[in-house]
Amino acid sequence: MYDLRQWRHVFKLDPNKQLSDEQLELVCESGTDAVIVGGTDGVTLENVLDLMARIRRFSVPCVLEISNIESVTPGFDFYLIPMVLNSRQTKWIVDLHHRAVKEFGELMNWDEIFMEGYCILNKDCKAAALTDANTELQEEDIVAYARMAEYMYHLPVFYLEYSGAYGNPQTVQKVKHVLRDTRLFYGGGIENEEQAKEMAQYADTIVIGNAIYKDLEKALKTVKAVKG
Ligand SMILES: CC(C)=CCC/C(C)=C/CC/C(C)=C/CC/C(C)=C/CC/C(C)=C/CC/C(C)=C/CC/C(C)=C/COP(=O)(O)OP(=O)(O)O
Ligand SMILES: O=P(O)(O)OC[C@@H](O)CO
Ligand SMILES: [Mg+2]
Repeated sequence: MYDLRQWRHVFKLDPNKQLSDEQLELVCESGTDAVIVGGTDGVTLENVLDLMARIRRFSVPCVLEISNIESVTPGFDFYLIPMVLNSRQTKWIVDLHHRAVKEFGELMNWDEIFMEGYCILNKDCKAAALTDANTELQEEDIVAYARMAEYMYHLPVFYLEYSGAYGNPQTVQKVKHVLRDTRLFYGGGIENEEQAKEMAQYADTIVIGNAIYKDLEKALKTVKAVKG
């Protein structure tokens, strides 16, 4: 599905992790709405190109979530660019973006680029450590970031990121309640149908990452749980 506003379920594949051709086929043909290529560490041009070429054998939309400028390549259906709203360092909010646009602005097709306002909530995940995210947030802080994402910055996506840990469904519900046009992505710790269903009650889109590598059979069942 080429309109991210319609996404209910996506798989996120990490170019730094291994999947056999058979496993990749099951992911791409699962009925998920899109496959995102992205990760925090070990993402290189080489492993991104390799994964993109392998996913391209299937008709599923293939999207790059940019984690570093060195691994950006043409050939994806579109590009997601994270900005970490709760980072303590401007580097992860605007500085890297400024540097990249200064260098590539002329080449960029803005119709295929979508910004994601990340709020990283699992203090133990790699993305939190890398971006020096302030994860000591009350619910009202998270809700304020969501409102900022929509009403101050007009971001297409607000991303509640619990990478590696299952988050609090009530928080997801509260955040959804204050959003209107901005889509709510939830990612973190979804491993089975029940969890997928629970988070998909509130989030517009659920993102499944690590479960693909942990127990693929269970991960694949999350598609049907959400999309029927
Ligand atoms: C040539 C061509 C086609 C050009 C296209 C033009 C284009 C799109 C140019 C890009 C311009 C631009 C503005 C780029 C942005 C530059 C950049 C590096 C921004 C910073 C992004 C950022 C904040 C990264 C921080 C890390 C992060 C939030 C990553 C997202 C993925 C994530 C959270 C993964 C979860 O962690 P995971 O790796 O899964 O953890 P485990 O391994 O433990 O599971
Ligand atoms: O890997 P998991 O914990 O499923 O999280 C998915 C995604 O939000 C990671 O960026
Ligand atoms: Mg991961």
